Order: sequence, then structure tokens, then C-alpha cells
Amino acid sequence: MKILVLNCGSSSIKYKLFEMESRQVLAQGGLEKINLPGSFLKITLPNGEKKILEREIKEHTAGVQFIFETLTHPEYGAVKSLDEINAVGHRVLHGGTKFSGSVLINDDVIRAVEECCDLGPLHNPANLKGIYAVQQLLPNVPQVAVFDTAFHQTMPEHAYLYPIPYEYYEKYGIRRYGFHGTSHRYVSKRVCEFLGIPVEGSRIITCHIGNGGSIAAVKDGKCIDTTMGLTPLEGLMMGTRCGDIDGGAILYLMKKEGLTPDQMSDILNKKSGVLGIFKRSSDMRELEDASARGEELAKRTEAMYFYRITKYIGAYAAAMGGVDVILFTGGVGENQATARWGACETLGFLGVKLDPERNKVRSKEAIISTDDSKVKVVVIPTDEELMIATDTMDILNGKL
Ligand SMILES: Nc1ncnc2c1ncn2[C@@H]1O[C@H](COP(=O)(O)OP(=O)(O)O)[C@@H](O)[C@H]1O
Ligand SMILES: CC(=O)OP(=O)(O)O
Ligand SMILES: [Mg+2]
Repeated sequence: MKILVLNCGSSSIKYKLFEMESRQVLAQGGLEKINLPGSFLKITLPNGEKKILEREIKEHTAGVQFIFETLTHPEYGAVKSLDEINAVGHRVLHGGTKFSGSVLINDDVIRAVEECCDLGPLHNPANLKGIYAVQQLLPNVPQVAVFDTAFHQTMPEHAYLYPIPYEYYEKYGIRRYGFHGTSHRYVSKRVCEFLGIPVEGSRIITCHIGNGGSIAAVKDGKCIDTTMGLTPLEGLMMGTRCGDIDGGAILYLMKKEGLTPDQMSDILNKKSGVLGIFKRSSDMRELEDASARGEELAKRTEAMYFYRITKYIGAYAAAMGGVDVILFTGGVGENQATARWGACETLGFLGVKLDPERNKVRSKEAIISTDDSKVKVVVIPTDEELMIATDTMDILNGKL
């Protein structure tokens, strides 16, 4: 069975084509800068070589069409015909409270995702465009939606409600939803297999630290709290997002500078976080290099970034009455030893002891704590696309 996974962003489409029996990735790539000058498709060939294909792409249907063309390209295509694709799985950002698992896409599901556009204005419209494009180009192929919010639907009320007048929850669904759920679900399950421990009784803190970042407290395999909220803005300091901030500061700034909600949103989502403090870049590799050279701004930024991770790990250990495993994933979590060290440095009181040698690992499943560390600290590379493909296959086979 061949399954195509699409992750449609507002100006990008990432994709992976899987052969499910062998779990082999037949093709992968990403289209960037949709409806912007200089749009291009970057594909990775089976031999690992990368290829850039430039073409002006103005909207998502043309983007999906372009990806389909490369999938069947006589020279570097992965399939002879699109008929070989059995199903398409989509990452959908916001499923609201309607979905606690993945679903086969039909008109009702599309309507529900449309209704969540207000809650995920940057992502949901783009996710829908991807779904419409496949409907148009491959009308007979089943499609599955895998929601970023689904895994977090097990959070108890006391964790997901905001202490604002209850009527706003009732009227607009203003509550905490959480994101990166597909990743938190995958790594929290995978780490139990990796360590050979039962899911039941486990207390795991999963730190998905990428450009966007979130942490989840996973008890008995279920999420009981996570750092992102109504939108992916809450919680950790991120590449360009501020994370937790006093609502009062936002109101103050809007009044002082006469900012509209859209302008304020732009500042908090795109100009804050690492970029806001470090100024030069939102990329953690650049920050790490600058910090190693002793640059003050870089050190300040790192200190803020690591501190929030530490703080939430402490909070979630308290929320679960203890912690057995702390897990790092995402671009930063998988690769950056300095970030893992910075996040865990003061956690000795919890029984956390990192091994500096083991901590040097990159993009590989590994235990990075010492043998006598009470809490196991582990790196598990995430694979959101494989999870989406697996859910899609399970739904087609009637297993989900
Ligand atoms: N090899 C690496 N070493 C250090 N940092 C890395 C490495 N690879 C990626 N990163 C960092 O990970 C972040 C991107 O993470 P990623 O999970 O790919 O983001 P997202 O999926 O949110 O776009 C960037 O800050 C980048 O600098
Ligand atoms: C929810 C979210 O932050 O997604 P991403 O990491 O893809 O930006
Ligand atoms: Mg990501």
C-alpha cells in the first residue's frame, strides 16, 4: 500500500510518499513560497541527492499538481502512475473538541475543519486547500485527517480551561487545545518500546523542541497537560513566537503603539521568541554558534529559552506526582546537546543526571542520562509523517 502524506502550510506544502509494507520513503520534498516571488520545490531523490525545481506557484492546487508531476516524472519519479497511490493523509492543525483521533475525510469532517479556521487562522485554511486539491486531482482516493490537537483531548478540564468568564468557553470554545499532538503521541509511545517499559504506569515528559516547540505531560500514555493553548503561541519561547506572556503586556503595547489585532499577532507570532531577543536570526544553530563565540545577546537568548523548558519540566513532574522519563525530540531536541544540557542542568533535585558524552548524540534514539540517573533522559527522533501514514492505513483497514 502506498500512502502520500501532505503537510500544507500557508505558504508551503511538505510531503512524503510511503510504501507501507516496508515503511520505505519512496519520495519526499517540500514546496516553498507559494504565492510569493521565487517559489520552488525541493525534492530528495532516493539516493539522498537534493534537487531544486523552480516554478511560479500561486495557489495550493497548482502546488499539489506540481508535486504529483514530480512523483510520476519519467526520470526521477517514484511511481509510474498516480493510480498507485492508495490514500492521502493530511496533517490538520486544529480539530477543536470534535476530534480525539484521526478520521476519514468526508463532507462533515471538512465542514468541522472549516469551522475551526477561526481558531487556527494560519494553518487550517491551508490544510483545507490541500484536501480540496486532492479531491479535485484524485477524486477517488480516500483522504484521512490527522489532527495536531487530537492527542491532547484527554487533558482534564482543570488543565484546559482558562480562568476567564466561562461564557467565552461556551460561546467560542476558548480553551487550551495543545498542538504537535501527532509528534507527542508518536514519541511517547515509541520511548516505551525503546526502553522496554509498560505504557501503563509511565510518567513521561515529552519535549518537542523545533522551530515551534511544546512540552506535554503524558501519564499512562495519555496527555494530561501541554504547553500550547488555544493557538500554538502559548508556552515555551520559540523561534519567532513569544510563548507565555502577561495578557496585560499585550494590551499595554496595543494601546501605546496603536496596534491592530493583526499587527499585534504578527509581532507575537513572527517577530518574537529567539528572533525578538537575539535579533539576527530565529535559527537555533546560529544562536548556538554565536553563544559559543561568547556573544552576550546570544547568551541572554539561550538562557531565556532553556529556562522555560526547565520550568515546564518541573511543573509537569509536579503535575504527574513525579517523572520517569524526559524525552527530547524536534529539530533542536534531536540535535542540540547544548539545549538539552541547558534544559536539564538544574534538575538534579528531581533525580535527573545527564551524561555529557551520551548527550552528544544527534538524530538517533539514545539514552543520554547516566546509568544511576533516577529519571531516564532520552532522545527519540520524531516522525509525524510516518504516524500520519500509519493512521491513514489503519483507517483504511478498519483498525481505527
Ligand atoms: N543539526 C542541527 N543542529 C542544531 N540545530 C538544528 C539542527 N537541525 C535543526 N536544528 C534546529 O531545529 C529548528 C527547526 O526544527 P524543526 O523541528 O525542523 O522545525 P519545524 O518543524 O517547527 O519547522 C531550527 O531552530 C534549527 O536550527
Ligand atoms: C503547531 C506548530 O507549532 O507547528 P510547527 O512546529 O509546524 O510550526
Ligand atoms: Mg514541526
